[in-house]
Amino acid sequence: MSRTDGGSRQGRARALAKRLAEKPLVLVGMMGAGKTTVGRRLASRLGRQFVDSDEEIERAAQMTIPEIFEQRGEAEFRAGEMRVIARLLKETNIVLATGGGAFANAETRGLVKAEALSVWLKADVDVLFERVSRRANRPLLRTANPRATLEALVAERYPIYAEADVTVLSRDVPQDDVTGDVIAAVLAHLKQSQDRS
Ligand SMILES: Nc1ncnc2c1ncn2[C@@H]1O[C@H](COP(=O)(O)OP(=O)(O)O)[C@@H](O)[C@H]1O
Ligand SMILES: O=C(O)C1=C[C@@H](OP(=O)(O)O)[C@@H](O)[C@H](O)C1
Ligand SMILES: [Mg+2]
Repeated sequence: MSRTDGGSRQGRARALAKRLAEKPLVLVGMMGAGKTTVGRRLASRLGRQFVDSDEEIERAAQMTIPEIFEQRGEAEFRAGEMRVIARLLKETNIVLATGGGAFANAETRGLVKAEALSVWLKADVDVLFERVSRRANRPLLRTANPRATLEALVAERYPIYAEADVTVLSRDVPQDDVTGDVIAAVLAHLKQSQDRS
């Protein structure tokens, strides 16, 4: 990468960090969209703390996500997810990667919309399926036909994810490029909203 590229890349990250001011940045979207991995890179580029609601839930419960689903059920997981996200959103200088079902939950979505700037990392089913197939850590996909389950969740959730402030395509390119796309898209969104006001 040339020095100019590096400079403008850093410049954009700095400009965004400044414009975001006191708002948490929250990533939403399907399992495999890259919320956790891109979120971590994003936080580092913006000089923010990275938090992941799944990691926080696992830490608080002293159990893995599959264990929580097995032993306590999805409803209890969702209630815990909402409480954890409400707590995490009290911190403003963060990038928060949510679990895929968080924004689909009306109460949690309400919290995110009220307190944060939300980014939907959107990806094709083929891309999602390839990525989630690498690990067996997603209890909702432990079905006879995980691809069909993923497709059904996509159909159900995409209209809801579309309520996020910004949508970014999580393309099949290096994660750093997707991270750059998020920075550019959020910056454009903030500039637009400022121009309108
Ligand atoms: N742009 C990308 N290109 C290739 N693989 C990716 C990309 N983004 C994420 N991944 C991979 O996809 C998998 C799921 O990513 P993850 O960040 O856990 O998604 P999420 O948190 O949205 O479920 C991980 O193995 C990650 O390394
Ligand atoms: O889509 C979902 O309902 C879920 C997504 C997972 O997080 P990722 O989206 O980070 O995989 C995790 O919260 C749990 O397995 C449920
Ligand atoms: Mg994740």
